[in-house]
Amino acid sequence: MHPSNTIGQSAVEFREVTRTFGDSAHTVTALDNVDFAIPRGSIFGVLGESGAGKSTLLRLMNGLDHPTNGQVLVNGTDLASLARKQLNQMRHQIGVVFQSFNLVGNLTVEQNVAMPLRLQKRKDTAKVAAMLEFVGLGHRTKHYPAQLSGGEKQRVAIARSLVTDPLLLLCDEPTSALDTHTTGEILELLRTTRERFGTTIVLVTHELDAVKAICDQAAIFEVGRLRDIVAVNAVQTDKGETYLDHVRTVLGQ
Ligand SMILES: Nc1ncnc2c1ncn2[C@@H]1O[C@H](COP(=O)(O)OP(=O)(O)OP(=O)(O)O)[C@@H](O)[C@H]1O
Repeated sequence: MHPSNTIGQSAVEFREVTRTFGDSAHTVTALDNVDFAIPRGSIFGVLGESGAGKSTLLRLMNGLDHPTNGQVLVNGTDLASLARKQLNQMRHQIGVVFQSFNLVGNLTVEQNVAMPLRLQKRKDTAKVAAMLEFVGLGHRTKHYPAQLSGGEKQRVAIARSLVTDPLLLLCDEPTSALDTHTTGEILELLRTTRERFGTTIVLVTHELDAVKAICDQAAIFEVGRLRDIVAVNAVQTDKGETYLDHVRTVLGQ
């Protein structure tokens, strides 16, 4: 599946989004007039060096922050137009996976996975068990995070992010703390997640190999600007010195 980057049926749309910080004396432009769409059901990479605006982009997609100008639409809804309760409901449809796993140390694996349901005052033991089976940890339900490897912790975090059936899964450097073999396993799990549940996945990473392994497309950011959106695995045509050229080359553009 290699969807084109067209507006319409998009999981996420950035419409001329600018996000600045600071005051008139000293303004930092974290995102500068960014305009793109993430097709539903795609695995979409976001690449950029430190300071490119990746974290800001994720916070806008997650409704934790709003643009200074422009709109961020998730599933066709402008997040800034939502009242707090509606925004919370929308955020329940957005899963997040972090580099550092962010598990609760004094809760068991199954209690960690049940956490998003508890926050919605729901209980669904069968769903928790099914998600742990899905990530291959059906035999670790009573363990605590400290008893798990890094890859297992990330599997728990992925199960936790999926337990509420999110339409959108935001992954913030999900494999950066893992070795190469484990990275491959986690990327494979993300690919299976898309296949099984149709989840749109956004993969923010500095690891080009990760993008090449599972993404359909990748957006390349440089100091707040969207420089290009490349289709991954396209034929290599270019070589060069700059970061943008380097990304294009490794991804086969
Ligand atoms: N709350 C804030 N206040 C002031 N400046 C900010 C704030 N958040 C981000 N910035 C600035 O916006 C720019 C983009 O930051 P952002 O964290 O989005 O980049 P990034 O690509 O995620 O970087 P990294 O890979 O280092 O996390 C940077 O110059 C940063 O200093």
